[in-house]
Amino acid sequence: MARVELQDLRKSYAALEVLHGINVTIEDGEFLALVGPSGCGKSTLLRTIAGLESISAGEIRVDGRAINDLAPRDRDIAMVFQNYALYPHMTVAANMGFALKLAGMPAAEIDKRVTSAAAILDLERYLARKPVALSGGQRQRVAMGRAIVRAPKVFLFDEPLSNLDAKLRVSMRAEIRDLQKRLQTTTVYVTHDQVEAMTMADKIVVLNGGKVEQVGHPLELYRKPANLFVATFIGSPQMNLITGALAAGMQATTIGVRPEHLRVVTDGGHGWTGTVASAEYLGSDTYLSVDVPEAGRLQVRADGAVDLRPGDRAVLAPMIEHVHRFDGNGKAI
Ligand SMILES: Nc1ncnc2c1ncn2[C@@H]1O[C@H](COP(=O)(O)OP(=O)(O)OP(=O)(O)O)[C@@H](O)[C@H]1O
Repeated sequence: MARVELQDLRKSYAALEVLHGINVTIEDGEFLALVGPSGCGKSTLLRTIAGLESISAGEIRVDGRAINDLAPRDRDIAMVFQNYALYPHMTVAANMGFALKLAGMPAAEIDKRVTSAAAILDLERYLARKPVALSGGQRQRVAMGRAIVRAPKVFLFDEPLSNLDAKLRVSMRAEIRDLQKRLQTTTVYVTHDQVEAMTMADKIVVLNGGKVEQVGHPLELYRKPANLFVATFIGSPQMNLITGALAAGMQATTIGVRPEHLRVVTDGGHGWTGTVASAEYLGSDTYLSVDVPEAGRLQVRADGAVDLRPGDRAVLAPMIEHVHRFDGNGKAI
């Protein structure tokens, strides 16, 4: 187990700085997700922790000790890649034990660790197979097995599920999450998928353009986004943003209302009046797009019992206690 501290971390490629002073602490045993749009620096940050990239300034500490200048193999950190990077000519067992063999560990000890990791990952039946004879999910588990056998202080995951189909991705999320909780190994997990981050992480770091926008528990980011970027990045469908007179009436430049916080008024009460542009009926919920003249097109997550059709008039009442207010700089008020 380990506590990881990133302090004033900067990274430049030639004259181009891509990480602009990152300050984040990952507590002992914590599962931290790094999210952000493509190109924001997630992979670069992860690779600096692994030691695959040098840093230009700042410090990386594990349990208080600076590791900036240590070679990757001396950091006691194991990384699981998106493309698994399995050796095709080796069996599952050989793939899992390879790093230990390189490190000169006795064969009997390697065997013991591989067997134990295979049991944890439900891979016992596949130990003699080559990667080509495995499913995508099984390959992903072998890649994790390779990290587990090393019993590292820290796990790093770089978009490990992005090559899997949607259904498998959902089940693997839970598997990785359960495994991490069982092993209690400090983990940094990179994804561009905010739902993955929300469902897996103890703590989320939202990165944008090489800077940290916000750090917090998934629900904290959802309920109290610090700015417009986080407000619109976290949550699906996205938060509705409204400017103009409706916002000014609440002393804000922009107000934000999540789709589930717009109530469809059916009892003749007051609200914002608009016309239903489209409707998706999921049974439990109905997703509506409603054109409201003074607010624009609003996304609404209504109860499945609401039966509105395109062209119908809809009255929407925002739940005032859930309305977010932002100033002219996009900062939450
Ligand atoms: N070796 C390199 N030389 C120059 N620029 C680089 C290099 N590697 C990455 N970059 C730049 O650094 C920035 C961050 O890249 P990075 O791969 O960390 O982003 P990311 O958030 O992981 O993106 P994605 O989600 O698309 O993988 C990008 O602007 C990228 O073009």
